[in-house]
Amino acid sequence: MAHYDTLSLTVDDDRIAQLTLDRPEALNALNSAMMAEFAAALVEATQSGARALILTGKGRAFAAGADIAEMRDRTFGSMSDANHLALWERLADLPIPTIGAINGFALGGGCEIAMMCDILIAGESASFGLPEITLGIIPGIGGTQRLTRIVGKAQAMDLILTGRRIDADEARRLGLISRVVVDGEVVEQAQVIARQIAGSSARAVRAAKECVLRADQSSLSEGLLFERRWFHSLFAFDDQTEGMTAFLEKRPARFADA
Ligand SMILES: CCC/C=C/C(=O)SCCNC(=O)CCNC(=O)[C@H](O)C(C)(C)COP(=O)([O-])OP(=O)([O-])OC[C@H]1O[C@@H](n2cnc3c(N)ncnc32)[C@H](O)[C@@H]1OP(=O)([O-])[O-]
Repeated sequence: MAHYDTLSLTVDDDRIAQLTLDRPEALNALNSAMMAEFAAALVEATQSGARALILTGKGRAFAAGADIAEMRDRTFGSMSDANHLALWERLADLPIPTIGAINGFALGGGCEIAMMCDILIAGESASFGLPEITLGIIPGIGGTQRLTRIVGKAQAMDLILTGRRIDADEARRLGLISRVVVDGEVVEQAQVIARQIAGSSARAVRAAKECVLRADQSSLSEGLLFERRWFHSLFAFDDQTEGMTAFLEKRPARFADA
């Protein structure tokens, strides 16, 4: 693995990649160096053949937002000329499943990155929020769009216009995250989920991910057709025969690429 200054990347023998944001002295605030390294690490993780990626933060935060010290003196020109922030979106485009393991604060850009993950689990004392409004700005990496799709207009307006923070239980009730686990076990639980995914048929996992994402981006009829076509396609591969034969023979499936 390459060396990174603002994060670390590991890929274990089960082909689970773990990307850890690593600026704990600034609560993993997202700066330009981290954004560039983040994009490079996603490429490296994908090229390593990883089957799932866990994203977490070192210390007492997942990420407390974009780096305010770095952002303060930016201008419209320096932001828009370089299409600043676009690289973060690469997380949402990753072909393998991504699991956000949220420890502590997930605020501003940190919350926005969390919402790009496919599965989100959080420790009991994690907190979420989009406080950008208190700084005279708004979310810039999908926060208004993703939050509104997840929780609906009224809740999204409440959270974005007040910038208030919510705890893990409220985040689960609203649908932002799927599981709340004991603090200190977040990464371990994410690894359990990742290993389960890595043991499944890679093609079926990819098909399922694409279909779920399509539900957000298409009409119901287009989504249904897309799902049906993917379903048909999976019968072209050995994984389907193996999965069904294993069930009938009462043994665990051995998928070729797992
Ligand atoms: C990307 C697209 C658009 C997104 C925009 C945004 O995300 S806007 C941002 C939206 N996010 C926010 O508005 C949240 C801003 N953060 C907070 O409100 C508080 O830090 C806290 C409530 C998370 C924790 O309070 P606490 O009393 O427990 O801890 P503490 O406050 O003592 O922090 C420890 C150290 O970390 C530092 N640091 C922390 N965050 C940032 C940051 N974003 N930046 C830079 N530095 C940051 C903090 O300065 C301090 O450094 P020092 O002085 O030791 O050199």
